[in-house]
Amino acid sequence: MSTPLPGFEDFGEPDGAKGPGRPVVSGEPGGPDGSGGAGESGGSGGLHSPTANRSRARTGSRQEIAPGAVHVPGWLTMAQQRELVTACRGWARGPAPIRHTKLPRGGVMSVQTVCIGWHWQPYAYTRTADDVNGARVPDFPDWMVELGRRALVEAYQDSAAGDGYTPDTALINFYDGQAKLGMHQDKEERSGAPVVSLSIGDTCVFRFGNPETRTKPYTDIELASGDLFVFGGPSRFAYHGVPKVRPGTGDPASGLAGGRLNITMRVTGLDG
Ligand SMILES: O=C(O)CCC(=O)C(=O)O
Ligand SMILES: [Fe+2]
Repeated sequence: MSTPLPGFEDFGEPDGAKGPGRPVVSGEPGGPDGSGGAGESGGSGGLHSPTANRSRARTGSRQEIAPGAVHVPGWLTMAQQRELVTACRGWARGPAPIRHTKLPRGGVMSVQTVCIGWHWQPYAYTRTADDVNGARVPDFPDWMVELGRRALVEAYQDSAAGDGYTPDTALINFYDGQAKLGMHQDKEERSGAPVVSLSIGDTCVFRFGNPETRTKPYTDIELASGDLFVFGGPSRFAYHGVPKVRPGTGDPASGLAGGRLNITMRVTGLDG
């Protein structure tokens, strides 16, 4: 099955940017697009710049939502957001294309998902996308490991917080204006390492609860384009969900003309 599912074409592509061979936003050797060209990422706020996220305008409003769960508004630069969108578009095309995940009881998720490193399907990780087309998922890139480490340093305001953190999977979710994600735990991982979440495009309401129940107490916050959210420690297995996306709130300068992109990096704790 390799036919793109309905909605894939709407993965926020600006008009006129569709189709293979269009120019990528930026690139450098080993970069997210693998194109090897010179680009804006080099030292000017791109994904490879270890200093890119220092002194961000909105990071002053960093907030602990629950113990170990931290929201850092505006952490990603616009250049980083564009690079991530470019990388995610590439992964969304395949080898296992982005799709609406089928649930065991016959339902279909409104969110579209593509994975790197390991493929997630309810409720297991595999190296091949067995519920899509059987293709092996792309490797988890080193630059994203580095980004994950920097995210932990920022969220926990601790220069050692990223030491030893080696995420090996990311779920890349695309939400159109109607998509929602019900309250759930990220619990297929056999590791208590934090989850690093990055949001691009339309703002959403993100509901962050507690590890015991999918109901109250929970806190609703807004995740906007460029925001970082980390949940680890006592909040690692807290229930969370996305009850609402606010269409039209994103800035097309992010590279997403519409919809919301969310990337969650995780440590699976799996071998092989
Ligand atoms: O889209 C989000 O902000 C959260 C995504 C999420 O919870 C998940 O992929 O498990
Ligand atoms: Fe989740």
